[in-house]
Amino acid sequence: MARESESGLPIEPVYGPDTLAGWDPAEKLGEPGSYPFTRGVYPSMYTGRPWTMRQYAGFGTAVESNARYQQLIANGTMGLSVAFDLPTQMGHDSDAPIASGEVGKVGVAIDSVDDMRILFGGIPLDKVSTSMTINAPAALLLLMYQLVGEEQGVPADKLTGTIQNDVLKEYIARGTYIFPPKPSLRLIADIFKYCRAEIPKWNTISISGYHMAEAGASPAQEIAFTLADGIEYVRTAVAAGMDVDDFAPRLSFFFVSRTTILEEVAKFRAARRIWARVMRDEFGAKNPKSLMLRFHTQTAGVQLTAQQPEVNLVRVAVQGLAAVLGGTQSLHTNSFDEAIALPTDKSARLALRTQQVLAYETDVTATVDPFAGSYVVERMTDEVEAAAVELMERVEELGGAVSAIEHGFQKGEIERSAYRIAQETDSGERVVVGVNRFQVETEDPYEPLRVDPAIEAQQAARLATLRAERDQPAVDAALAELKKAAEGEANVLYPMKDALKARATVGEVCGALREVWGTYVPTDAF
Ligand SMILES: C[C@H](C(=O)O)C(=O)SCCNC(=O)CCNC(=O)[C@H](O)C(C)(C)COP(=O)(O)OP(=O)(O)OC[C@H]1O[C@@H](n2cnc3c(N)ncnc32)[C@H](O)[C@@H]1OP(=O)(O)O
Repeated sequence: MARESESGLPIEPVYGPDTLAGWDPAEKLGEPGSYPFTRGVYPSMYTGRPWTMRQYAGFGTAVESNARYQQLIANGTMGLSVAFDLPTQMGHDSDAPIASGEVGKVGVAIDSVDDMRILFGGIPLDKVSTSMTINAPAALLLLMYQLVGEEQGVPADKLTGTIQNDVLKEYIARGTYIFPPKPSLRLIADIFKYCRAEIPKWNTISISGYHMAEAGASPAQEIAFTLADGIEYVRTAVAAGMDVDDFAPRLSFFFVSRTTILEEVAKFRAARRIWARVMRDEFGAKNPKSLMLRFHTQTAGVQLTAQQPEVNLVRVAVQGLAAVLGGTQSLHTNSFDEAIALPTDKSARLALRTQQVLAYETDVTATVDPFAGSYVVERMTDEVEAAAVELMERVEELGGAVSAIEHGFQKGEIERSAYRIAQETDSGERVVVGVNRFQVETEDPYEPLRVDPAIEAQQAARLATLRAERDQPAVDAALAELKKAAEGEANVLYPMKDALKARATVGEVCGALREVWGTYVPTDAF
């Protein structure tokens, strides 16, 4: 009997040569590193260079987070990935009343360039690539990174990294939006233009399906809604006067990796194929780099369990393997204790070691796209692709990603899928080891890492000093210039950089933009 995949597609007990009757490898696969990039974006893939091991980290103040980055680098991490706390992500200072209780909790607290300097102290910015999970205030954090680079004597064209900068999925699944869609998209176009001119090696956006998957999206939904968001960003930049090949090579993506290896590999391959086709046929991109879907992967946090947490080590290894077999460019493997608390030093190291085992002790990196030609994986790649394309067409029928968001379409579809998963788990039809089967009577005690609540007062004191020391008229003038640009059509990043250099805070800069652009109120709010 056929089993259902996570996308609700049938998985037959046996596949054979008939499965691929009429299937044309030249059309469906091509060569690795060539259109339609099913087999991966680089001809040599991991035989030429391993993926970037990039562990997402950050908590407390810049001092604690810097220590964690130094430790990850010493342990062999290949790129940094910064987690910011919620006040920073929402554009508030640590001393704002709304920030109370959240400072430094889910990431590092950054209020000004003074904090950013500490965060990257002793880390040469021309030697490391840095991802920053920041969305509505992405421009601010990017500019502060550039300012720290300048202080280190690193020219902007040597900086490499990624800002998440994907506001559309914030409306759909993640929630850290500030401004309404129209000014948010204008800001994103300003970022694309600024990076093209000033920081050409920067990946300007990480168009993310991860959070939709965490909210319950199926693999087909995850790639469909993410690629539909990607299409909206491309349309925005083209409408803002950019040539598609001037910005598309620096678009990047971010997906989840679940324990269902076969379907995940199919999903990654299908996503590459759809994106290459859309960019070539719909947008007329000519540069092969514009057609390449490059992506980061994080193992599925939602599949981790608080019960018998060591079992998560096994899940993460399986999920990481799926990402590697699917050709990821960059990978974060979760720590086994992440369902409970922030990772400890030891659990963060074990997570990185999991990637190192995959890279250096297995043979899956010895050959490109090992599943190519597999009856089941090729069939699933076609089927996930078809299911995703159908969903993308429904988004188009609703007028594109923003309009579909306003209709509540993506959220509604994801919620239906989440409900199905919850029902299957409750009924025991979906086995979750240690939760609805194979439980133990008593769980081992576990001492989680906790963030010191005193850091909120420390950050507030730092802000008071900063406000007392800085040249306030210069800050006021720079913020006024920023508002003028936001009201008109000039690129806001140039006056924003001046304001941040004058030590304006994250809350002040975002506050100035809020005054001009307003804030987003979701259509389904009550
Ligand atoms: C859940 C949580 C939350 O909600 O808070 C989150 O969001 S965490 C979210 C965390 N997000 C992230 O960490 C996102 C990370 N994203 C990225 O790092 C990027 O966007 C990425 C996916 C494009 C990966 O970039 P990367 O620099 O690591 O890797 P690349 O693939 O670009 O490789 C680096 C350079 O090596 C070259 N290169 C790589 N492999 C090969 C190969 N086999 N042959 C030849 N060249 C190669 C590339 O062309 C590139 O150079 P050149 O550039 O010169 O071509």
